[in-house]
Amino acid sequence: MHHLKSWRRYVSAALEWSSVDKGLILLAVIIPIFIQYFLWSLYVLNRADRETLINVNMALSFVKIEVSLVIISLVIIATGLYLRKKIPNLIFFQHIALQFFSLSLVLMSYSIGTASFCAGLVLLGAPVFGFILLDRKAVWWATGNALVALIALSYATAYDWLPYAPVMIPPSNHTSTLFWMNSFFFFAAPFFILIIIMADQLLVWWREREERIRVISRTDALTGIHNRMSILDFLNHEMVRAARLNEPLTIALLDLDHFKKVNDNWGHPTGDRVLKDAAKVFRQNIRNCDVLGRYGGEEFIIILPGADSEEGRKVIERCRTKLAETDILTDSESLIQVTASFGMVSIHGQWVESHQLIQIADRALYQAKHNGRNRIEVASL
Ligand SMILES: Nc1nc2c(ncn2[C@@H]2O[C@H](COP(=O)(O)OP(=O)(O)OP(=O)(O)O)[C@@H](O)[C@H]2O)c(=O)[nH]1
Repeated sequence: MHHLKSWRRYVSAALEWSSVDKGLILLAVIIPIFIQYFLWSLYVLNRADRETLINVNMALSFVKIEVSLVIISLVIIATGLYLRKKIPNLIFFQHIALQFFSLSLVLMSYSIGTASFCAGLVLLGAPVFGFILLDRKAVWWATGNALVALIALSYATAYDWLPYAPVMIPPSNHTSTLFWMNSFFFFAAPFFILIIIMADQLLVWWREREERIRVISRTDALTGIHNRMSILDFLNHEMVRAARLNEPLTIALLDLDHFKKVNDNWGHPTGDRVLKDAAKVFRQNIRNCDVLGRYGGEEFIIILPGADSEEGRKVIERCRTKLAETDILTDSESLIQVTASFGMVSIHGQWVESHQLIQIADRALYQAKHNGRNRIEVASL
């Protein structure tokens, strides 16, 4: 499992690679395919019945082509290794690597038949994979060119301008049919396995990343609780639910008292610690189904679904007293206490918009500040 995860991280890290490095991956993929074809040619050329399976002269020509393609790949790789230091984001290199990749695959497909299962697999698999990993424009160009080349070759063979599957002798008996079927599977298998595994791993990683981004976009970076957007979403959701089920709902808007002084006296890092510790105290003194969010700088919202005014007040009172009792360590190692003022409002059966409910709570909060701070004021609708 651990291996799989680190492998996945390695694969998906390729998404962040530079343009030249991505081009180099393509060459790293195509060279084993050439070698595979080369080994297959050696094998079949050494078979006693080779005359019944392949067109030997053509096969030898294609081996020469393969060797030339490997040499060209090595030249492109050398260029890539040079460019990756100088101009790592050169898209043009990806264009070259992709054109070479797709056109050499078309050539190899042609040798054993353009209308084959292998050609179809490559034509479908390679662009899908390419779009995830590589520059879109370069993939469109390479796919377009490969498609045009493949169609042109197919029609050229159909009109007898070129031989169809020049390396292949059409199977005429059981042995040759089996040989060609096995050969097709042999050519298709690595590509198929690579594409399936890479696509699966990339999608898993993608989903994980999406989930991480979703959580980050809804979390307040400092305190780790819901941020403003998330808490407002919750409030809307809970208000609709409370209205539908005819349940009570209580919210409290709270603001730390004289927080500016904390910053001024002890510094911003201590101010940040106070915010974090206050969030922790509130979190520990509400139920699991209650929601706490940071509404603004030193302003928080607590949503208590299902709680009426009396019950809500008990919970909020507990938050208030626990915060006031909490010792918070400053940067100069002394202990301080902070308090907060709360504006609370409950609904049960009435319908108001969420921003109106917040406004009502805010007025009560203002009242709490006005009446001496470190207290709760309850607003009525
Ligand atoms: N350390 C820190 N301070 C913040 C953060 N967000 C807002 N503040 C500070 O919070 C302070 C809020 O001050 P005021 O709105 O004047 O209120 P107060 O000093 O708490 O006074 P009252 O609300 O009237 O009790 C400002 O000094 C802001 O700079 C934060 O993320 N970290």
